[in-house]
Amino acid sequence: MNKAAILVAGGKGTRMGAPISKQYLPIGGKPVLMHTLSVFQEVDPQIKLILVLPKEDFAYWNQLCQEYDFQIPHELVAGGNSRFQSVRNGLDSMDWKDGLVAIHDGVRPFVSTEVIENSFLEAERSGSGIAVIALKDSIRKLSDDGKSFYQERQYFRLVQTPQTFQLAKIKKAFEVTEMQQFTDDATVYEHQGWQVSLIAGNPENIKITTPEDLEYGEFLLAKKSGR
Ligand SMILES: Nc1ccn([C@@H]2O[C@H](COP(=O)(O)OP(=O)(O)OP(=O)(O)O)[C@@H](O)[C@H]2O)c(=O)n1
Ligand SMILES: C[C@](O)(CO)[C@H](O)COP(=O)(O)O
Repeated sequence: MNKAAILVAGGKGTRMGAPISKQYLPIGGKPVLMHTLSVFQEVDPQIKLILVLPKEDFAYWNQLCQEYDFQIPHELVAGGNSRFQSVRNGLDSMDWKDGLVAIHDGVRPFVSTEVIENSFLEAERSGSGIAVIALKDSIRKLSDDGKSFYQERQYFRLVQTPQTFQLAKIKKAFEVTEMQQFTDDATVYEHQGWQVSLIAGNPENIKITTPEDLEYGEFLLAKKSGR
């Protein structure tokens, strides 16, 4: 079955507060996005890689690829004004009739190869494979009047990416008008009335968001490379 990955990196990284967008910042001396593309290639060099970037960053990215002699083949697609729009642009760029597509945040460079493989397997079997992890802390629900309430944490999961789908179904799901509840791709799929299937994510698969995440990322990379 044909496999593709859409790596969304069309955001501005405002919470990072850095002079350049977080997807280009170095971890272990190499831009975040190059780590992410490398993990997918490691899983299977046949996976078609689609990288969604702000259009105005294309020249900068090409320059980085030259500077780092980055050779992994990938296609560039222009991002949109929201994550939803960026994913949709990635999907619209694909003319395949069927196959599987993993949608992944470009700023999650520490996803494991096992999680990617399992998400493809589950999507092939059931339509979708969404990476999630269990909570370690207790959680409380807040009400508008300032109260808080106990929640049974065994019924909750933290949602990561990849979120992998049968292409025809996720393309159909993204024909919908964008809604506020679409904070990820699973909610767009589910809006069609289809049940999503969860798979175990990996705890290191953090979304690089704030400066502390870069420090933790350096630690994770050193651990991964046995330093
Ligand atoms: N218009 C957008 C907004 C976000 N993303 C991508 O979606 C992923 C998750 O979003 P987030 O971590 O919120 O990234 P930013 O929007 O860049 O961060 P911030 O909210 O701090 O500006 C990132 O890989 C980001 O680049 C995207 O492709 N297009
Ligand atoms: C898709 C996501 O990473 C799943 O946890 C998350 O919803 C992205 O949220 P953000 O608001 O774009 O950071």
